[in-house]
Amino acid sequence: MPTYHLQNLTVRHLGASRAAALHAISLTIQQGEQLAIIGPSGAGKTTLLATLACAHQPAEGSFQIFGTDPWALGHADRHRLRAQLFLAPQTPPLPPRQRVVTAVLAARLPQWSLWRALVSLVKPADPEAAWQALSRFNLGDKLYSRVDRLSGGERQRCGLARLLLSPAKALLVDEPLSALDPALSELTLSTLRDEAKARNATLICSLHQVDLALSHFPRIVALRDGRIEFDLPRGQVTPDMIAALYQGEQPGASAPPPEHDAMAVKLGVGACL
Ligand SMILES: Nc1ncnc2c1ncn2[C@@H]1O[C@H](COP(=O)(O)OP(=O)(O)OP(=O)(O)O)[C@@H](O)[C@H]1O
Repeated sequence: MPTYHLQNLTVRHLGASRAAALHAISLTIQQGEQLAIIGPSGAGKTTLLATLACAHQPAEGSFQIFGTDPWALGHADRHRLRAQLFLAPQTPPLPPRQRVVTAVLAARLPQWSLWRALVSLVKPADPEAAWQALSRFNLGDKLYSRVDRLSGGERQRCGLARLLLSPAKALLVDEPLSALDPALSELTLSTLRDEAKARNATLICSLHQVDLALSHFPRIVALRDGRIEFDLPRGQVTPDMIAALYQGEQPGASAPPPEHDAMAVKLGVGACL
């Protein structure tokens, strides 16, 4: 049974316009598959991941997770289904004054009794597990740091360490590399892929770095203007397809950071503003 089966799915955001952010999306994703979602800014990548995490109710079309329509379930059953899905947003919502160890262990809250969860707020229940998860993202030394003292990239990896501790069967990761340098980007994608493979979880990851999407993921789903432009094995994706996808945009690449002088000029311009 596939993890996801979507047919002609249309999703609208709440708001005055109610314009569709996703139009007639059809996708079947098997358990254990690893795929990247690419596309220009505003294409609908975040909306698709949030829909797959049951955060948006589709307006039209058919939607099944593990063979079940989540929106036909009652609230409690849908909540149980959501516990099998883990959405790692681009900016993880971590309580600012919390210590990293507590924030990471929060991934286990759905499995814990209320009493155990409360005790863990005072005395973390399994700091070793949190440390191991953080270490896989090169962040073990921040175990007892406060979340609001982390850099953007460290916060992002802290959110991903949470994912390692969740028991989810579908891992939905939104632009995990936006605050990371090239070496950490490689480490992060390899860690996510190894983890998904080890537990046969489905991994769906949105990326602006097209080169990393192609080098790490066997299947590429390209979105533009809320529609699927192509859905292909990476070997069939051509440079012309990528150029057409990002026509009028600058495709993301894991380019090295600018030279020191160029950076100084940019900082200078920023300071004037
Ligand atoms: N909360 C919201 N309310 C109304 N419209 C929204 C909302 N969030 C996103 N949109 C719109 O939905 C469309 C898809 O946005 P989405 O964030 O899914 O794109 P994206 O591909 O993830 O973009 P980016 O790469 O810039 O993160 C855009 O037109 C956006 O303006």
